[in-house]
Amino acid sequence: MHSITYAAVFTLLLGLYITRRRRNTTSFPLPPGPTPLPIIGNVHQAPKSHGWRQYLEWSKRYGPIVYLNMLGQPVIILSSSEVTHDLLAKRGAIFSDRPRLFFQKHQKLQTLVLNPTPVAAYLPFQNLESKQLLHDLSKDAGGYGSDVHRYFQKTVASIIHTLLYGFRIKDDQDPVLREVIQLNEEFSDFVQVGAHIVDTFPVLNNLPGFLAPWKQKAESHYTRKHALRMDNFRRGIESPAWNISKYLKEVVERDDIDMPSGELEFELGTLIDAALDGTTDTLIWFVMACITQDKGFIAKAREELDTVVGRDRLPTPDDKPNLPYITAIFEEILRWRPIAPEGAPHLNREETTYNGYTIPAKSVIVANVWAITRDESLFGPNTDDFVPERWLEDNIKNESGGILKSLPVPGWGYGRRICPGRHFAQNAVWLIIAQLLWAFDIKAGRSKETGETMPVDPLACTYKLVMRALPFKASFEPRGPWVSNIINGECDTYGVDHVVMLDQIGADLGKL
Ligand code: HEM
Repeated sequence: MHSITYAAVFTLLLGLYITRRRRNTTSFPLPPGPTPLPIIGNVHQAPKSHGWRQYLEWSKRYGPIVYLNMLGQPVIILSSSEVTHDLLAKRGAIFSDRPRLFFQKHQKLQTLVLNPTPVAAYLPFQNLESKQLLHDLSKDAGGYGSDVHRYFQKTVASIIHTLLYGFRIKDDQDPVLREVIQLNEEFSDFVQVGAHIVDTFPVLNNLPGFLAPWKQKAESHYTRKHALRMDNFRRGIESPAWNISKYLKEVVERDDIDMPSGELEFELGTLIDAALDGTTDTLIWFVMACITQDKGFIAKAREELDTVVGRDRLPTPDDKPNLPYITAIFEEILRWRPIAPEGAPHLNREETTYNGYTIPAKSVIVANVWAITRDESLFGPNTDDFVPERWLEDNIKNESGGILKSLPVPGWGYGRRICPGRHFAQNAVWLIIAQLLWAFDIKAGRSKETGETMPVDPLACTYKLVMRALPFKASFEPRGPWVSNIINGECDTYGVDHVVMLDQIGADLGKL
């Protein structure tokens, strides 16, 4: 960084330090946390990567509410389901702001297309793409296996681009998909708490561009994002098929919603970005669980599938009520590897008190989802292990074999900011894992040179907005000839007219 910037930052730090010292006069203390140094606070102790692991340690030492001072910026880490729910959900009105992210009125439009009733209409198309995934994997990812990330990314991307804009993504090198992926990577870097000094000191945004390199980066990011979103939206509007772009444009015009041109395009792009990574990475963690955590859960899932579905057809969404063990696997994936182990940062509008502590206004609030999902008092013993049974009531069986427990699911976030795409994602991920378990033996890939199984580390992951498994190879071998018959017979879906399917979705939504 330029020395003038250092000088500006130092002066600001000093000012903020003095102001904050003066301001902290309330009767309740701040929550406990690691001992800060003057001026820089806890910056020197802040983890450089995989923060949730350190946050878990702090929660064990200091309790469920931990306070950090990051160069004057208060950061509150919440590490139990109860306190996180109390603050982010029950007091959602003051705890749902987010640093420099997202908009509020868009929630109304999101509800129209993402609530359980509309998302049920998308199931036939999600089923089509799930079948195509089976076809792609059986063609390319058997034997020694293949890096599976790209297959799942393409499947999820195709589901959301078709529904939002009317076009399928048939190739993982599709330029639209490549650009979304690249932009998502960049965005993920931007929004790391503390990644840019301007997050801590928004006043630095007033510096001229040559002293503020983040500005140029952000502008170029925005320009590319804008171009992609405008172009996708145009394709949606010009498409012959029903799609969510057309539908929401009509709603905005019909209901006279105050949404300047460009905002709807941006909103739809936000859905694409949010949907792609979360859904893809959850599916990849499922594959990881199959490869590294199988102590019998796959056999149990097969038993359920063979009893309920049989071998003459694929599982469908209608089977869900009769496949509780598959649902337990789905819940366990979100718990075992929540894609946002530090949640997404929230910001509280006003100072408040909770359990005898002061939570200063404008604190960055981190839901320590990793610690919550490891809580043995909620989820039973050995929370680092993948155990779908923890979601099923002991000894209580209905005709379909089990009853699901109602346990907290922090993997979707909290309060007003809870993931609006969760019903959409639940349907898609559930169906894909049911069909994958029905169809394939899922194993670690093997080296082509030695034939040896390649080691896969279930903890190796990236540290960004989304927790992503490092690339690994997996092999998908059909379980038997009955699987290959069905995949060859009905899973090459590119001959299906998706325009007809989309128009049917439009007609179904019209009846609501
Ligand atoms: C398994 C898949 C998914 C997971 C695990 C997931 C998880 C999350 C999480 C943890 C958040 C942050 C919540 C918070 O701030 O407390 C979030 C936000 C969001 N998600 Fe998802 N998500 C998934 C799929 C989707 C899908 C399919 C869509 C859209 C179709 C979507 C749309 C969004 C949006 C728009 C937000 C931002 C909400 C806001 O800030 O107001 N997500 N998601």
